[in-house]
Amino acid sequence: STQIRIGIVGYGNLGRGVETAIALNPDMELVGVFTRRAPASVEPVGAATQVFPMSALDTDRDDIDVLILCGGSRSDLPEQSPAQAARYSIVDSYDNHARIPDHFAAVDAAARAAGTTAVISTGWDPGLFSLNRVFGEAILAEGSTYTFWGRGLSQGHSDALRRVPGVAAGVQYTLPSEPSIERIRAGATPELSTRERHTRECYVVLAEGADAETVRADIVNMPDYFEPFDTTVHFISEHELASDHRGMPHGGFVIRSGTTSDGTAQVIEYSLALDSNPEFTASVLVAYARAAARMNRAGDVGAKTVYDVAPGLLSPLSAEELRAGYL
Ligand SMILES: NC(=O)C1=CN([C@@H]2O[C@H](COP(=O)(O)OP(=O)(O)OC[C@H]3O[C@@H](n4cnc5c(N)ncnc54)[C@H](OP(=O)(O)O)[C@@H]3O)[C@@H](O)[C@H]2O)C=CC1
Ligand SMILES: N[C@@H](C[C@H]1CC(C(=O)O)=NO1)C(=O)O
Repeated sequence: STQIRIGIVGYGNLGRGVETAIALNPDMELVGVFTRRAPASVEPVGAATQVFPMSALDTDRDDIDVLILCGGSRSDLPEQSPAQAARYSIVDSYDNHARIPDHFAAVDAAARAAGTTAVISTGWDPGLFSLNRVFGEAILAEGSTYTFWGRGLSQGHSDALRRVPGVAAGVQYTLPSEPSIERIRAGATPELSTRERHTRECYVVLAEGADAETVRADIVNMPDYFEPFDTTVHFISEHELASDHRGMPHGGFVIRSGTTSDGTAQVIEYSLALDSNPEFTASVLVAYARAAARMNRAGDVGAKTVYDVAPGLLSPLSAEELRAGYL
């Protein structure tokens, strides 16, 4: 098959987004969804989408070029990414920034031993915003870089709070500090602590019999995800969650503000405005799955981040077509 054959591991917001994104890419073919739940309990969006148990991946299938891992970064991907990279080329969106080096090492060991290619921590942050932070600092050596997210729904933080014992369901919104953004847009380059850049608001449905104050403490003190931020937790009903918190919009921007000589100001800005965080992130994962398949065919194995992937490999066009039509 000349198409790139994709398996989706984990069928949540991101898994559904990947299923939809694959249908928009004619060079891609969806082999199926692989879930830890009973397949019969998982209702795919696409009528033709097949759902398999994880055990269907245990034999080294030769009908899958890349697995796109759509589990949660808090506790699924640390186990699933190294395990699957031992058999298949993979792409994941692992986004616990503090632990990306550890994740890279674990996946790299598995991928090198198996001769697979594993692009980790892609999406938009980490991912496209990471690339733009590096572009900004590589090009404007003198300057300041800022990243702002939201106001919007962080899937990583929403997944993380859903893993807390006593949480039946919930979502997390990230709010940027508007005063900080105004100062920066006015040309200031303030030193801002993590706490001064964003606050986090959680909306949680408490599980039957759980203690609200214990759940609140477990969330706000969660290392990496919530502890470094001023975080508030609101307890709401299942009905309120279903009616008031359905959308998953998000967005943000990376700005590099610097000078190339005295008084010569230069500003680079990259921004996203997303109706659907999962559908956008899924679209990034699908493009990086194309690159992973090509890199593996070329014998370029091991773990990769977005810094290691040539941008042209993301495009369905050939290098010649890109040279002729896009430079
Ligand atoms: N780098 C980036 O820019 C971004 C990264 N992300 C990452 O994507 C990750 C996944 O996000 P998201 O898809 O929203 O997480 P979900 O909570 O929707 O899904 C996570 C996993 O939970 C399981 N699951 C889903 N629905 C149910 C259910 N109803 N009952 C039981 N289990 C369920 C699925 O596994 P299974 O099918 O095996 O049960 C699924 O893979 C986030 O943790 C985040 O880290 C997200 C956005 C951007
Ligand atoms: N990884 C994030 C994508 C962006 C959003 C974000 C945040 O709101 O803290 N950080 O990075 C997500 O899971 O949505």
